[in-house]
Amino acid sequence: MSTNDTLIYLASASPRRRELLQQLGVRTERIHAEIDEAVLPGENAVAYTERLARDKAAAGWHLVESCGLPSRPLLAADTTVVLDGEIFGKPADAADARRMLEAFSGRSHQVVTSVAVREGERTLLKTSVTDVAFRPLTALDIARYIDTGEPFDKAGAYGIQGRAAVFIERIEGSYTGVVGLPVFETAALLSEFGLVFP
Ligand SMILES: Cc1cn([C@H]2C[C@H](O)[C@@H](COP(=O)(O)OP(=O)(O)OP(=O)(O)O)O2)c(=O)[nH]c1=O
Repeated sequence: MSTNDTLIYLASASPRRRELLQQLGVRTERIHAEIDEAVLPGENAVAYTERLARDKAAAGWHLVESCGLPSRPLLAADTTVVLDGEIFGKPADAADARRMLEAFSGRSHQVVTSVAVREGERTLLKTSVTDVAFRPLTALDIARYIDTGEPFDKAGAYGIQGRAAVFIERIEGSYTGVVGLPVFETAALLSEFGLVFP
């Protein structure tokens, strides 16, 4: 199956994920999958992110089956940020965004993205962990960045692909993983379901 004519289900509202799949030549049909995103007691960032990606894929697959849609691979993903063992999701408001960006200032944190691909009862999962080093941020840097509105739909209250790029000295790992879908791991997973890359 060449990716040129490949259609998969995408159980994600993230425009970044759709665009990164397009970059791989994969077309997507959006499936709405709502899940409970509460962190379980004692759950670490990787376990949490993997569970959410798997749950999103399961919820999406349930919808595919209950609507009688044709069988094809379904992809779901989850991204979280972790620093000193604390999991940072999307900021609740501007004060929460400020708290997160202050915590990242002048330090490195990790961005964890898990991708789950499911078809029928078969689910495969991969996780990428990337170190992101922020330069020290002033209160004015943070205030001006929050004013752009970029933080609010993003884990850790920033987008490396947007204006927060100027805060980031270096990364070690997967750039596309930080954006929300690590393309290397994603292609490897989809290959297991018969898609061919490039
Ligand atoms: C750290 C970082 C996160 N993000 C985004 C990726 C994800 O879309 C978002 C994390 O939220 P997620 O809950 O992983 O995803 P989502 O709510 O956007 O979409 P869905 O659950 O429907 O799949 O943060 C960036 O775009 N750039 C970044 O640099």
